[in-house]
Amino acid sequence: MAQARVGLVGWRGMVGSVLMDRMQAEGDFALIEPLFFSTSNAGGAAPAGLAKNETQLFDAFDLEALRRCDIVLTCQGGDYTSEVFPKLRAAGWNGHWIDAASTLRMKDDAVIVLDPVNLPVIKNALARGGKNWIGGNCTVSCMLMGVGALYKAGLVEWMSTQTYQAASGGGAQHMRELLTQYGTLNAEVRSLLDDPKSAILEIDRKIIAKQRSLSAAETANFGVPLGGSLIPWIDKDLGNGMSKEEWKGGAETNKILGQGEGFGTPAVPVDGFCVRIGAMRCHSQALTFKLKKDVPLADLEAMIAADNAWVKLVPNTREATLQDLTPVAVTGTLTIPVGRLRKMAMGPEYLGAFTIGDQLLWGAAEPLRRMLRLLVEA
Ligand SMILES: NC(=O)C1=CN([C@@H]2O[C@H](COP(=O)(O)OP(=O)(O)OC[C@H]3O[C@@H](n4cnc5c(N)ncnc54)[C@H](OP(=O)(O)O)[C@@H]3O)[C@@H](O)[C@H]2O)C=CC1
Ligand SMILES: N[C@@H](CC(=O)OP(=O)(O)O)C(=O)O
Repeated sequence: MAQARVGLVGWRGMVGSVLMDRMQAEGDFALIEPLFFSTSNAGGAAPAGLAKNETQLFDAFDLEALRRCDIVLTCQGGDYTSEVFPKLRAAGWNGHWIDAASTLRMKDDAVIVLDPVNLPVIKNALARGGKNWIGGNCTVSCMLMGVGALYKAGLVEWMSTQTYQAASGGGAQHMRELLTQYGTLNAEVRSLLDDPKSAILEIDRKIIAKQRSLSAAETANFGVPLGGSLIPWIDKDLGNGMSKEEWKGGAETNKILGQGEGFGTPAVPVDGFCVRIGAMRCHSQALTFKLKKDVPLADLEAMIAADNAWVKLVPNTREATLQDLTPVAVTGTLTIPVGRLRKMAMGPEYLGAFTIGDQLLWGAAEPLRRMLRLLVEA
């Protein structure tokens, strides 16, 4: 498809901005004719330096303008998708829809795209005329970029994941709120911190008192303090003891891999707890695998290291872990470190691992960018 007309919706949001940066870095704009859409500024100027022939912003709800596009790529969010996608298809538009939102992920005619892990699933759907390409849940995508090799090798009997998810998963306002809370807490005890002789339990008492009395405005997004605390619930309550984020772990992992319900093969059980912590934009997770057989640790390490260009095996030492296996080390990079790999006390088929990914890159923007590239280069 030469110079496909690509409608970009949600390009100035947090995920969209990361996507624009990556598209520029990879020279993607040279391959497309971009049409920039807006829900708030139709008729305004499209971003200078990125726009080519179409220099005005189109109304993101204008079906006629959207129908001109061969491909629509949206990071605008689930409400936008729910509102516009069905109307656009009902209007007879047959282009490719690439989407960061979860709305369409589990639909039968949608593929969850993560091409370093599931290129065969994507190619199969393309050959069958597939048109709906949806980015996966950030935690799931980052996890599979790290340890997808074990699934591809058919080695996983089940996996349990305990996540440590960053504030950015909730959106830009959540990141601001976290930092505001940290600032408030620091201000509360600054003079005591400046005095090396002050009593730590006095500092601790003042901090917990402040956390418990944060104003409604200071906890408007998370609902409770996150700075200096954690929240072991992410996304909706499914009413069966599970959070929706935990449900996605099993449902999306299997769908990405092209197995389980709808594929005629058994799903691999994936379950655990999803926890919000006070990191900025990297999701981390501790994984426990029950493997189908005892495989030497060195073989497992080699398999993981060779799986894709972004995975980085971190030696299971204190020094390497502190250096390379933290959100601070990973933020802003496409590197997916996998470390703390060891056989667990339960037996030789039990493998432990820890992995981290930037949830705005591999967790959101990058799979969409790569899907766009697959389409325009097809
Ligand atoms: N946050 C995340 O971690 C992830 C998000 N997603 C999906 O991506 C969607 C978008 O998320 P995210 O990028 O965080 O959302 P944002 O809130 O950052 O952006 C969404 C839209 O809000 C509008 N907007 C209003 N005020 C501003 C402002 N001050 N700066 C920038 N944009 C503004 C823009 O629309 P307009 O230009 O039309 O006014 C923008 O496209 C989510 O709803 C979700 O479906 C997926 C994976 C991870
Ligand atoms: N739920 C994720 C972020 C996200 O947007 O997920 P999803 O794309 O599955 O709605 C988090 O809060 O960390």
